[in-house]
Amino acid sequence: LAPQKSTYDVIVIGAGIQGSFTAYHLAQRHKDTLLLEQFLLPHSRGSSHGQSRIIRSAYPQEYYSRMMPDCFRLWQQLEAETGTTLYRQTGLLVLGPPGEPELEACRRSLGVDEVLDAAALSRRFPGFRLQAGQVAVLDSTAGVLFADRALRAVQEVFRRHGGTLRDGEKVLSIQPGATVTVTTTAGVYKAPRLIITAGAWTGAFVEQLGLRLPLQPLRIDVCYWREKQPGSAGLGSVSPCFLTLGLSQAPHGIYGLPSIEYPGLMKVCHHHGSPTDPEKRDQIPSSTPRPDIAVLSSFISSYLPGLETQPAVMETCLYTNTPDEDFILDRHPKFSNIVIGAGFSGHGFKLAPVVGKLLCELSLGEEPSYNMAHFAITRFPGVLGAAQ
Ligand SMILES: Cc1cc2nc3c(=O)[nH]c(=O)nc-3n(C[C@H](O)[C@H](O)[C@H](O)COP(=O)(O)OP(=O)(O)OC[C@H]3O[C@@H](n4cnc5c(N)ncnc54)[C@H](O)[C@@H]3O)c2cc1C
Ligand SMILES: O=C(O)[C@@H]1CCCC=N1
Repeated sequence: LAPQKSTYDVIVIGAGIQGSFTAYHLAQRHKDTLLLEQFLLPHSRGSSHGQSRIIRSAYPQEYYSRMMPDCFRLWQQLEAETGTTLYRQTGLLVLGPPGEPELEACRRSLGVDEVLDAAALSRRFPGFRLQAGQVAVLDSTAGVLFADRALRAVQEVFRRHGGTLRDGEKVLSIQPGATVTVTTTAGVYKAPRLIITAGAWTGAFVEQLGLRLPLQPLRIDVCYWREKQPGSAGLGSVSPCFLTLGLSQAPHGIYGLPSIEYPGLMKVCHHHGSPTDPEKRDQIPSSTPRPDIAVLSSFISSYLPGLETQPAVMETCLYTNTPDEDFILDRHPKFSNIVIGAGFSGHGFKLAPVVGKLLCELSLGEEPSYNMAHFAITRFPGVLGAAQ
């Protein structure tokens, strides 16, 4: 037997959508890349599983909306490379009170938008109701990404470009240095560059590198609601995605996608959850109150009267939130050959092609394609509190 290869140009830890896109860009640039994943793939223990995610250009923060043309282009490129459909255009409605600062910023982020009042909205999209005085801003280029399929596709192209993906292999420790040594449950690997994209595990994981990142894993209820009249919210009818901004009954926001993955069931979720440890995600007593479900039921009876008000299916996912809900995309403050991508705060999937490109550029010591000020580790005080 040939001895197992142990030296690479770059090692990436975590094969969710962010680590997989990072590895894809590195392999396309002819870097000999090892992508390590603790679980056997595919798995549903992290943040990238499930069949659907929203992609939209409407963003309150212009530093994300500016990335969206590049994201759409790179998603299309991946579709072409794999001959797979990964995106379905459905449009997206941003619902809220007119004048609400984030809603107005979303309007500005769209070159061309359309604003519908309550009457115009229910004429155009009969499933939706607004409260008096509220509006809906239409982002017509938005839609749904087929998430599981996308993750498979990006990993397939990574491998096709010569990348090595080793799943079922958990990283146990990292030894920093000019050459970084990574010890897993199955081997020891070395590379001059390391990228950590370990999702909800990142906070605890980087403590061994003297970093205290303010990352909070949240357990998210992914809820599907039955259409009272089958077919009314599916792709066959005119049914867009939506998200809310500035509603007093749901300050964190609520979002929804048309019935795609399960016929007759529309996905409507609270953009919030309860703090958790990713290793204990499912260990919740059955008596635990579910405030998210109450918020969603009340929203559905007012805004989506064509849906039943108790969820028909519930699944689980994880967010990893930063205090400002902006990502962390940066080099380790002490070990510049270690790059960290984390804190995607429940909105990172659509942006993964650009996140991967930026992490690749940071790792190779290149000038990043976008302004990185909002993603710097040092925006949080005391991160090196436990520095070695
Ligand atoms: C319910 C829900 C809905 C969402 N909706 C949207 C949406 O509509 N639009 C959007 O853009 N975004 C959305 N998001 C956010 C998006 O899905 C996440 O931002 C994204 O999936 C994060 O990817 P990740 O690669 O950082 O994390 P993960 O997918 O969790 O990947 C991290 C990987 O690292 C691995 N790992 C951890 N530790 C180790 C170790 N020691 N050794 C080896 N491997 C390790 C983990 O097993 C995991 O596979 C949503 C998220 C959720 C949960
Ligand atoms: O990122 C997205 O588009 C979704 C919907 C709004 C809340 C979070 N995720």
